[in-house]
Amino acid sequence: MLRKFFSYYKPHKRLFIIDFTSAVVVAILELAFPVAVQWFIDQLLPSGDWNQILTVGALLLLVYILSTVLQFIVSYLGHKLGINIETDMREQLFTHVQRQSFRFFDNTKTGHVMSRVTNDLFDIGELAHHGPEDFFIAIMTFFGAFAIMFQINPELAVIAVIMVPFLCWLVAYCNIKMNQAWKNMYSKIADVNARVEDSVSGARVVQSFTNEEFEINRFKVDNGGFRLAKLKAYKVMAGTHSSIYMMTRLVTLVILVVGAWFSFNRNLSYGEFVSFILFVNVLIKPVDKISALLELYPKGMAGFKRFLDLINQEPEIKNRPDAVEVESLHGNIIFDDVHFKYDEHKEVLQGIDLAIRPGETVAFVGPSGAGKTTICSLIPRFYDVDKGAIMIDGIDIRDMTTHSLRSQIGIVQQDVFLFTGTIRENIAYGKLDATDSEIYEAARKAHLQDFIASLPDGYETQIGERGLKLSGGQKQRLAIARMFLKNPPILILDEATSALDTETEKIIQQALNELAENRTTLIIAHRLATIRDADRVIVVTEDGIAEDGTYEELVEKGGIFANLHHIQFQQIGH
Ligand SMILES: Nc1ncnc2c1ncn2[C@@H]1O[C@H](COP(=O)(O)OP(=O)(O)OP(=O)(O)O)[C@@H](O)[C@H]1O
Repeated sequence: MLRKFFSYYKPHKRLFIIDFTSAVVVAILELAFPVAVQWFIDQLLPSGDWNQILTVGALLLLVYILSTVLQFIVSYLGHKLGINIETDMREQLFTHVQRQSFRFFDNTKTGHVMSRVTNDLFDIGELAHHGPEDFFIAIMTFFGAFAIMFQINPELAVIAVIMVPFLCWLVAYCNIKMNQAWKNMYSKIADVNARVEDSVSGARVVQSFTNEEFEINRFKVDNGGFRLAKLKAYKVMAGTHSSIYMMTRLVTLVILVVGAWFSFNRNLSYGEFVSFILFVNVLIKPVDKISALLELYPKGMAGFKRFLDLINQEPEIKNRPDAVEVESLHGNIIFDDVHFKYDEHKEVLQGIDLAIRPGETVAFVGPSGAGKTTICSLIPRFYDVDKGAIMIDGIDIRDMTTHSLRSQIGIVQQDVFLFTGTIRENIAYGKLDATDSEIYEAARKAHLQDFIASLPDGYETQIGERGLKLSGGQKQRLAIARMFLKNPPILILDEATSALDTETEKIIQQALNELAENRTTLIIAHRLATIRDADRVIVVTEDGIAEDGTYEELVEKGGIFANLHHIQFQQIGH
């Protein structure tokens, strides 16, 4: 896993080398400073040579400037490295998710993918930046400082180092406490987020039930919980900072007193004494860094593992190596003994045989859950059949590239999904490089032009999140316009279940009829009035295809369809 992690540094090798080298130089300068002070006090001060003192002062100033510039490089380029790696991973993840098959989305929670793309990658980016650099620098400064201290005065060096494990223990203990507190806080903020998301997206339901007070009270509970958790985290943080402060001061104090004793009795010069005090700080700093790493490492690595788990999931539907690019299919669709199941429990389709001629309009009817949508989902290869085959124009769809196959099929879903953006952008989704006149033509064919003309911003009107500002009928017509632009030879219409008013329905039906012209069209029908003009009606039940024929034939046959026909037309008073 570590090797895989480091492979993400490869494209940013140059950045890493500059950042790392700068960090090493900063660490060396940090080690050199106490030595310079010692020399300054012991050699330069007694000489009383002001020229030399000023020259050394100027030199030290240059060193400070260099160190400051390098610090900036380390901080900026280090973060740049982390962000670059994070961005690469995020792009890889998004691309990977885009290529996943329907089954992946059936089984994956949106919130989980969201948290992979945001939180996890943030932690990984932090680790990528701080991990190797801080670890190396901490080890280097710690042992470097100890080696120099040991050279100046071995006994005093050992006394200083003996106290470090206590400090490490304290830091580790505080870290555990802090982690618990932060974890608790994150879970509380997740509650608050979930509550806000629910109430905002469900605002219409809340208001229609006049449950605003109820929602506010529920929110108050979550918000209060978050406040307490955050307060606790800050209390732990304050405790941690002050105890670490106390402990480091204690180490300095011990060295101050023992060092004073050494300077009286054991020939420790004033310069060495001062440099020792300075070195204590250099020695302690890495402890802090390593402790921060101890927190960062498991978090980042756990995130990276979740990232790899996702990245390593192979898309279920893949192109065969010799898959062909198909163009302008005629739409001769054949199901040959098709078996399919979503999961092990139940086979949804058992041996479906079906032949649809090019240009035919076929309506699928039958009880809810019988498998009409499933049959239609297999044609664009959203799922692969378990047994049997589906052929279009004599070619097995698994021998076509999914991209070329799907570009030949248009689907108007029951629940139209629109993207946040303008009407123009949403229509153009059917053909990304569509010209203005193509877009206007599509809108006209979908009987949308009058509606668009009545809007102050026309085609540039924002339709709100998922098209919230549009009515059901307008959304449907927008989806139809999209399909006119895509212009596929095969069309799948999942008919809306919710009844539209008669006028709108008539307009939409007219648009759909025009759309279906000269295409092979499959309609998943719920209302029989809309399929009177279909060439064929296929009745799907849990046992497979039960009836197949023209509308009139099936009514005359007196079977399931005839029954459906009588029920529906009795209900609406025919
Ligand atoms: N993504 C899925 N994962 C698991 N099972 C599914 C999935 N989609 C549908 N099913 C199941 O497969 C069966 C057939 O569903 P399908 O949606 O094809 O029926 P339908 O005839 O189109 O129904 P409706 O008329 O209500 O839209 C049902 O039992 C359903 O619960």
